[in-house]
Amino acid sequence: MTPQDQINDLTDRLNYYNHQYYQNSVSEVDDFTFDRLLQQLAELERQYPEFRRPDTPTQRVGGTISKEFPTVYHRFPMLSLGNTYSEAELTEFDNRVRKGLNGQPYEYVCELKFDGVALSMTYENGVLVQGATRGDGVRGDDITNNIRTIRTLPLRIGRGAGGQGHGTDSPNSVPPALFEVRGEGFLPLAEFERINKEREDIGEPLLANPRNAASGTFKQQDSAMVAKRRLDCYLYSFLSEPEVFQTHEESLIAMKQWGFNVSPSWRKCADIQAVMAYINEWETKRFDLPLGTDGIVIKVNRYDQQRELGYTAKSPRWAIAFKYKAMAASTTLNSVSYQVGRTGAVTPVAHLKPVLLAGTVVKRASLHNANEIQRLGVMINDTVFVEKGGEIIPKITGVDLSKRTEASQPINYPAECPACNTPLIRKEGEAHFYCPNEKGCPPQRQARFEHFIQRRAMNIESLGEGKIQLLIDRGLVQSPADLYDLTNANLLGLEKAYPEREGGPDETGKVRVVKFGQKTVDNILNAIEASKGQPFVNVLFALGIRYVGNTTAERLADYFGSMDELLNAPLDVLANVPDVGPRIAQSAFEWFRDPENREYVERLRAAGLQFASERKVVAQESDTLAGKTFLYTGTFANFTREELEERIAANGGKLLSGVSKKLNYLIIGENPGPSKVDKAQKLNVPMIGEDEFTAMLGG
Ligand SMILES: NC(=O)c1ccc[n+]([C@@H]2O[C@H](COP(=O)([O-])OP(=O)(O)OC[C@H]3O[C@@H](n4cnc5c(N)ncnc54)[C@H](O)[C@@H]3O)[C@@H](O)[C@H]2O)c1
Ligand SMILES: [Zn+2]
Repeated sequence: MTPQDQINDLTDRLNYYNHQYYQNSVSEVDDFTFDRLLQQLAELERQYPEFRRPDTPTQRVGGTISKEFPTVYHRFPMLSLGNTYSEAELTEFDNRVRKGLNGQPYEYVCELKFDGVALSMTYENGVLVQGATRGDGVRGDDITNNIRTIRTLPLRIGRGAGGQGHGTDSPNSVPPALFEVRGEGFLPLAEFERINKEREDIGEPLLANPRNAASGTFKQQDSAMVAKRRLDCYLYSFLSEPEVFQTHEESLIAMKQWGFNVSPSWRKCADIQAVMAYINEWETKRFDLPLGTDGIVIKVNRYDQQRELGYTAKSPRWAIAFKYKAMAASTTLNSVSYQVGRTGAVTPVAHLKPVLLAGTVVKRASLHNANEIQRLGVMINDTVFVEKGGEIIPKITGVDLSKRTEASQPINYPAECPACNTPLIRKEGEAHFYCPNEKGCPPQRQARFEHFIQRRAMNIESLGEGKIQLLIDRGLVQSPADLYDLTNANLLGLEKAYPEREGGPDETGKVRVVKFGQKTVDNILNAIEASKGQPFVNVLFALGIRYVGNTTAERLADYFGSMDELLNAPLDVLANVPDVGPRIAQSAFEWFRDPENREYVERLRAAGLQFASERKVVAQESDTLAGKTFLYTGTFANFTREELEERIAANGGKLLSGVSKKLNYLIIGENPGPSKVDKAQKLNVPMIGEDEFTAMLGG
């Protein structure tokens, strides 16, 4: 390849990766590879400037804006950061700073580099008025409604008199009337795990990593969906005109005082040695944090010095990111075991010779599915590389072929379910093999119970932690419906010792005793009785229909209102329910056609579970809105959402759950959801404001 071809090739590839990363929240290569290729391109462009393309990724911030959200222009450009993976380059950075500042003394502030999405928030008179993505650095997407779902982000901060109760003697005790704060929006690791557990539970593909999950979530159209994923944000920058601080340090302290979520992990460092110490200190400590981090950001502290050093087209010259290489270790793959989930999906788990990685002993790693095993070409007894990135469970990233010996044995992916010996099947277009023996396969049955008793379903959690297993083992329950036949006599005195599940039979010899005394039995029976009061939507979720998670259950319950309506719903009607696509519709349709499932449903009905949504009873005011359908979006000056819904119902109108041809009016509030507005425009649904709605009521 000629240098020009190389430049073209790298430019195209990197632009493609950027597109996937920023628009689709997908990493096609790891960050280290991406950064190395980018560096290669920069080097080639330096040697052959004549071949540099105008669309080169070396000169621009990688993201763009999208059509789905209104565009906003940033008051101050949102740039990227130069990055390095080596201490030598960090020293070069320090030399450039020293030179640039002509011998003035300077200090750094070090912060963790949080791995999420850059966000910019504008406050006017103490009120959050706008939240935006970085976009291409000049323009971003207005995602105010989504950003408002971040609970730690103040929607309003105290200004002036009394304020937040901090000292009034400081000149910065009151924030300016107009300012912008920037930070990193992220999905806490625990939340990421929770979402994935839920997705696994209903058979949805798992989210790849917390950063991409955060990025995808911030781009969702429906803020109610966004609110369900508890995003968070750490603030690390304050901007105003004129400036109110002299140093970055001051801004961090003041932001904290004003109620912003500033991570306490930052530190002022007198020189580059202190910076190195900070870097070394956090190299493993960062894994104890509740969120993913991928490095350290080093910033010159004084604002006047920052200005003096200035910017390149893409990043400030006064700051740099030091990125940690993913923590890797090599060890032996001892064996692979296969876990069967609730939906029958079989997941291979690698059992490793224990190895120390990022401060913890790693014995297990995720292998995802059969494709992954094939892609890695990994064999039993191979020496493998294990990495810990933004996820909690480490993963195998490669095989050290130089260490392969005759002892290496191919991994024979089982043809039959490891738990019940039913031949496994693979569904079209899916990476997992499944055990189709839904009803008889022990781990599937157990998981079905665990699904049924969870808080968001029937909330019988006093049966958790192995107690269910005991009931199943004793033959007391086969299906969750059997729970409703249990009596005191069945349960009292049950006892069994179990080997610790986590360690598995090949590891710890620990034993746990499950024992049912009178108090336990009372708790269980009371919780079973109380579960009969769980709302219909919980019952629907508890059924465990594939792909029907909480949100889908809500949509179905909203739309059909009762089990009977749903039981007999034709496929096309199901597919028309807002947010229920053909795949979910098909799954639900088939589920309700299965005679055994119908019998199960009937047993639950007989047990007295809630089979219809409780419609809130509102006193009828008039029938002015009779025969008309409504949907609203945004926030309103004179109504809360509940009040609006009540007014509609009380005056004979009907609330729909999504924009469709059946919708007569979309009521538009402040910050409406762009997708609803778009769809209403396409379908020619009339849009009315709050005042028009009030007028319709005759008020
Ligand atoms: N794997 C891929 O396919 C792929 C594709 C594109 C980009 N990337 C990765 O993304 C990087 C480029 O992204 P980028 O331009 O956002 O640069 P960056 O993520 O390396 O650095 C800039 C960003 O760091 C974030 N940040 C976190 N903590 C911060 C703090 N304390 N102070 C200031 N900023 C902080 C901000 O969001 C800021 O926008 C690449 O270097 C690569 O690692 C990967
Ligand atoms: Zn099975």
